[in-house]
Formats: sequence, structure tokens, C-alpha cells
Amino acid sequence: MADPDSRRDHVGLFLNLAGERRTAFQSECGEMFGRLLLADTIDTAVASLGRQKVDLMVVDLGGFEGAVELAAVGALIRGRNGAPTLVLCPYVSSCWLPELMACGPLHYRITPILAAETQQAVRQALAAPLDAAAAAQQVLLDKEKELRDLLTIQRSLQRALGSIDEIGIMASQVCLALCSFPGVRHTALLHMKERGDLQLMAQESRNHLDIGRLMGRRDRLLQSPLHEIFPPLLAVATGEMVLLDAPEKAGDPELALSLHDRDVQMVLALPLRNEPGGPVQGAISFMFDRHLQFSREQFACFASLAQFVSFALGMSELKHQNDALAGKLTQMSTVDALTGAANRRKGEEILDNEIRRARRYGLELAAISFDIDNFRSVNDLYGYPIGDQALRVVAGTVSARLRTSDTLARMRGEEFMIVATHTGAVDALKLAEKLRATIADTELPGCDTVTISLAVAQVAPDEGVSAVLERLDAALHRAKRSGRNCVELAMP
Ligand SMILES: Nc1nc2c(ncn2[C@@H]2O[C@H](COP(=O)(O)OP(=O)(O)OP(=O)(O)O)[C@@H](O)[C@H]2O)c(=O)[nH]1
Repeated sequence: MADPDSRRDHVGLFLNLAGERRTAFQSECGEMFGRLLLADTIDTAVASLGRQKVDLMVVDLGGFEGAVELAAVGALIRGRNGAPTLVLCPYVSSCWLPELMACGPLHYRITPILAAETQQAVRQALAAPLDAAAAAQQVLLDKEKELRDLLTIQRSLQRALGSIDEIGIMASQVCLALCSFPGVRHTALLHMKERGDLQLMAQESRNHLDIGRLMGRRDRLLQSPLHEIFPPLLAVATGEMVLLDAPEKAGDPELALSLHDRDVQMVLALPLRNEPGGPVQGAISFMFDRHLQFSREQFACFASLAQFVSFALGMSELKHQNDALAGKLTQMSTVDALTGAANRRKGEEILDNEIRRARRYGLELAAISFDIDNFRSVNDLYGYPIGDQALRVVAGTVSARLRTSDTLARMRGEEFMIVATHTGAVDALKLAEKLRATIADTELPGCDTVTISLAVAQVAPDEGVSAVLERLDAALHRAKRSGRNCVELAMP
């Protein structure tokens, strides 16, 4: 093939809104064309393409922004009249590339780039225009390879989904799976926790790079000074894909140095969303040890990986929420909502378990029943809310004086039961007396003090729950009949 530089008959078309960019391109690459047309608007470019055959259209996207302009540039590429196209795309707008590629084959370079690199890109585009047949063949080859890569990664991701029980492990396995993509030296998963706290969930490194150290933190990452330039943070902030194909293009020499030190030549970051258009829930990032020119299919492949990861993350979160909910439900079905003591069902279950344990190991076990005296008058005099409050204070006061191995259960209304493990009749009587005296001295908010009547039973080795409760009931009645505010021993 002839040296493209010698083919001075080439017609070139360069589009950019800024006069100085057009002048710069003219001086950098003007020599490479027989004739170079400069367009300052998309309409001018369309008109030029209509008037003559163009051998290379160079669209410099610097200064273009917004969905309307993206659509207009897309239309230009779609209707370019056969002109091979080179897109110069600022790295902060790299998310435009997949969309523009959908409008037709194109070469691209991420900017800013040096003059020499622009010249090389123009030379390459002129020498190898993406002719339709060759491009189709290449696409087929690329597709086959990408599909193989994608399938490998998806299989690893499926394995990661198997460990969904623990979100941290799942995230590490996702990063491990993504690291198997050719040329990838580092992958990271960033996840948005409550109140916009972006955290580094997991990373997999083949180059000893720790992006937590690089950013100086692992949580509240959007507060990092790098949040507007470091691709994964930028992807979360903008909700768009970010492709940084040379670390120095981000404009932070220190960051560029750290990445080059770890042999990172290119970073690709994709936002994670539960649903299209939904809020950004994090990002995944890939760091490559080489410059790669991605095809439209490769961009699509990365986007579907991001969707897969979002799904895994969503499932994992759901599982976490379900576990929390299940925990709450269990608690609700075992705890009395008013006083926080165990409910009757739980109280009887614990008494049953403790009876079996005491029987098996020959341990002492006592049960104490108590009931607030004349509680009806508290409600009648002060109202139900004050009565509720009194119940809470009595339960809290008693509970605070028990050992952690003891259980307080609310059996009904103003009647409670204590299961006191490793306790014989004598100690149970002492405990009951201490509780009686304490409650009699306890101030209650909004009403007079109350007293309690108590019944104490030492559990016999051959006794069951209902027998113990019956004995306690009878003894409690005796206590009430003997004038209340006293302790009665339940006879075996
Ligand atoms: N505020 C409030 N009161 C309750 C609750 N559960 C039961 N009660 C009340 O507790 C009172 C129990 O009354 P009684 O069974 O006659 O017993 P008492 O007035 O305490 O009399 P003695 O037990 O014989 O000393 C009733 O007024 C019930 O309405 C509750 O959850 N909150």
C-alpha cells in the first residue's frame, strides 16, 4: 500500500466548535491531506459531506455536550456519505463512544493527546479505512473471542453468586472473576451504602495496587479529592461509563505516577444500577496493563458485565434485608412489645428447656411468678397510658436485678414469670423478697408506687411446665389472699 503521507489528494474534514482547535489541527495534520475542510458546526460538516467525497472525517468532541449534541453527532456519523471517521473524544465524555459506534464503524482516540499521537491516528485511519467487508470479518472474529471471554467471566460470576450469603465475599469473588479479562491487572467494586456513603467493597490486584491507599480512604469516597477525575469515582458521580486510556489524561500528575508505577496504562469504569435509569448503586473498574481500542461489541460486553454485577449486588442486599427482617420477625414472635420481656410462648419454652437441662445435669431450678397488686386502680385512676408506663418500669426494674442467665416473661396482663437457673428454693425466696422490696420503693412516672405479690417454686425433677405453672398460680392466689405485697412459697 502506498504511503498515505504521499497521497496528497486526500480530502479531510475536521469538525470542532472552537477556532483554536481547528487551527491546531490544521497545523498538526494539514500536510497529510491534499485538501482539509474545517467545519465549525455539525450543519457545516453535513453540507461539506454533501458537496464532495471525503477520505477522512475527524470529529473532535471537545466542547460538545448534552444529549441533543450527542444525537446530532450520531446523525452526522450515520449520514456521513461513506467517509471513514476518526472521533477524538475527551475522556470525561468517553461514555459517548458506544453510542456513536452504534451509528457506524469508527476509529477513536481519547483526548487530550499530543500532536504526534493525533498525526499517528490520522495516518492509521487513512491507511486502514474501516472497509465494510474487512470490518464485518473483524467484528465476527472479535465477537467470537469476546463471547468466549464473557462466558468465562460469567461462569466465575455465577460461582460468586453462590456465595451470596456474605456480601463482602461475593464482592471479592466478583472482582476475582472480572480480573480474568485479558490485560486486566486490577478490578474494584465500589458500593453506595446508606446516605450516599460510597465504599470500596472489594478489589482484586495483580499489581499490588491498593486503590484504598491511593484515595487515602475506603469509605465516603465521593468526598475524596479525586472524585472528579478518578474513573470509578467519576462513573458514580456522573452515572456514565468512563474510559481513561492514559493515566496522565486525568490531569493529576500524582495519580498518573501511582498508576504508571503499577503498570496501569488504561482504566475503564462502569456505573452499577439496579435498573436502567435507576439510581447509581456503585461502580466497577478495570485497570489494564495495555492500551486497547475497544469495539462497540466490547463496550456492550462490559456493560452487560456491569449489569450482572448490579444484579448480584442487588440479590445480595435483598438477602441481607431478608435476614434482618427474619431476625425482626423472630424477635417479634418471642418478645412482648410493651415491656421487652419474653412473651408467654417464649417464657414457657424457656421454662421447658431449663427443666430438661436441670433434669439431665441434676441442677437446681426455680420459677417465680409475680403480679402487680390492685393494678386495675392504676388504670382507673391515671389512665391506660400511665398503666402501660408502670408495667414497663416494673418489668425493667425486675429485669435489671436478674442474672443474665435468668429470664423474665410477661405471662398475661400484669402477671410475670421469672425462670431462675441454678437456683434452689432458699435463694429464690431471697430473690423474690428483694424484688418485692425494690418494686415497693420504685417511683413510677405519673402515678403512685405499686406493690407486687410473688410466688416461688423450686422445680421438681419429674415436673412439667404446666404443673409448675399451676403450683405458682395457687401460691400467687394465697399471696393475694394474705393481703398482697408478700412472697408465698409454692408447695410441691
Ligand atoms: N395499662 C395496662 N393495663 C393492663 C394491661 N394488661 C392488663 N391490664 C390491666 O390490669 C388489671 C388487672 O386487674 P385484676 O386482674 O383485677 O387485678 P388487680 O387489679 O391487679 O388486682 P390483684 O391482682 O388482685 O391485686 C386490669 O385493669 C387490666 O385492664 C396492659 O397491657 N396495660
